[in-house]
Amino acid sequence: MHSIKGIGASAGISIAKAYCLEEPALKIEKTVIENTESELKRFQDAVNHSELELQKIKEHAHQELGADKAEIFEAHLLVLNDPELITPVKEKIKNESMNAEGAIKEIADMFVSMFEQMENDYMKERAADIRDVTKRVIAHLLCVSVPNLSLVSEEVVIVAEDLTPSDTAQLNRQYVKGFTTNIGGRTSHSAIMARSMEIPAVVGAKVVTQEIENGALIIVDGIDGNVIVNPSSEVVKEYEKKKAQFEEQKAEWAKLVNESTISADGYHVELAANIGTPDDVRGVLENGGEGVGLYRTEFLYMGRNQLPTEEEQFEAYRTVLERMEGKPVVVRTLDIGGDKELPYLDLPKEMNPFLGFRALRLCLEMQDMFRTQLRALLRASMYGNLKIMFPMVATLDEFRQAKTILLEEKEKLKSAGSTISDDIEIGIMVEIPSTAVTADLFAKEVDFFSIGTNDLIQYTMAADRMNERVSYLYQPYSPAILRLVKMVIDAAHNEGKWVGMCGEMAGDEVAIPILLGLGLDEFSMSATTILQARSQISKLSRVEVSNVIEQILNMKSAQEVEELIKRKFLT
Ligand SMILES: C=C(OP(=O)(O)O)C(=O)O
Ligand SMILES: [Mg+2]
Repeated sequence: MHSIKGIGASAGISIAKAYCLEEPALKIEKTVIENTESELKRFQDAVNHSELELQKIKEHAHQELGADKAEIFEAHLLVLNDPELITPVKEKIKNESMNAEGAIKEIADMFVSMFEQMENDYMKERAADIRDVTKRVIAHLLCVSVPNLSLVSEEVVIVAEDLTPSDTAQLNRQYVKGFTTNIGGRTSHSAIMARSMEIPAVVGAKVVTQEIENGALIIVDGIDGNVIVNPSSEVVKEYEKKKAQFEEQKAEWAKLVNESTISADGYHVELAANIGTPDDVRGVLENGGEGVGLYRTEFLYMGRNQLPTEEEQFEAYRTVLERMEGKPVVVRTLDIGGDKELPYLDLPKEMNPFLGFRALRLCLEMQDMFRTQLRALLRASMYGNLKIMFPMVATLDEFRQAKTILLEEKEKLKSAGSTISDDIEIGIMVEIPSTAVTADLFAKEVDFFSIGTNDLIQYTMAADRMNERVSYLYQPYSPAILRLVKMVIDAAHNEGKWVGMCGEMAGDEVAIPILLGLGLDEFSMSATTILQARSQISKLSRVEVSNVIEQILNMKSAQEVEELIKRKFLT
């Protein structure tokens, strides 16, 4: 027996035999061909064949996983028919007499490495889509069959290098009890699919394909991110118990879906969700979200060749507002730059993109683009409870400029006869230390704050949020961060304003008691964490936590804070 550490991507325990998914051996040789016409036809046949297969997988995904997950395959079909991918392949065949498999591999590799270099999860997923689609076409060109997981007919745990979206969509929940992969992270496609299918999964476990043999008994512990190979009967018993406890806990959380979030001593807070697309609203409602605390609008602008039109944006905002049926929806204006690039804006490369021309800074200069987004938002305001939030605000003057532009667009729309809500709250993200320490000044002018700890921590500790080597400095429980959070909450409350948090910290079980004790009004997190957080808060007494806040703020390290919280408030 031995265990392999990975990343828990979907909570739960599964115990079953390993099914090692063999990657099809695609040996690609680049050759010179003589008859380019017949090679072009061979390529087109492989594309057509792949299209038929993808249509079938899409239907299966639609039945098993619902319409929004099936959309991944709509995206794959678009990739398959994308002239930006297909035309250069045909040109290579025609102009360089290259064989079809060589040509598609070369073009796909170029796109994949371009997208993967972008420090951005969304673009990395686009790279995964291209890899998945081209692998299928190449398999057809080489007459190699792509494994079909829908044929699994006994209870197994899948062990694979990685699971592509098409692999996961073919999984049959009746038999596939869990999976583990060498690569991937919490936000990779396979991880997202596992969570929505409620299949326990451990990803990024590096060596599972080398160390696990087909048919071996394994335990996938998606709660703690462990894979246990050939467990003894005692260990199996231990995990069966852990599994039963988890199921019990889940059933308890599920009861809270229509409840409001109230602490043991009767204090109410709001639990909202972070979303990236209108489709994400379904998950928010299924998990009992009381609102959307952060709608990251940049996804509307990414993975395309030009800016989205006002109409396209209006449709997206309206859809979210309507689907949320009057619950609050905080829409953040474009937060591009840093790790999120828009190639079509053609901005010059910067030495320090995280400290550079990004988010509101860029919007205040590229005003046409900004005004288009604001108009779309204002027009959508009649369809629900809209709140508008500006990202990366560093000075009061930036906030005032942005607000002036918003009010100008509102007046213009009104004079042109549009009806715009008069109750739109206008707030800011607090994610730059200068804004946190002068929150008292901002609080007089904004309607609300939402603390963006993902950036606030990186800017306060001067530690890149994506750099593994300095990740030890990325300390949400550091007294430095907690003091800033307290300053922001107190400043807002002194002016009678509400304050939320939409960084990852808001859903962190160690941070939750502290934030409750500090008086945070709204916690915005990934939808799947909401019920767990609601259950946790219902057992906490706000007064009890607030009694130790003074002590916490004077501790010498993040570790001391964590230990105290675990000892006193986590069971
Ligand atoms: C929520 C935040 O925004 P993003 O992660 O999109 O930068 C943050 O900075 O905390
Ligand atoms: Mg941010």
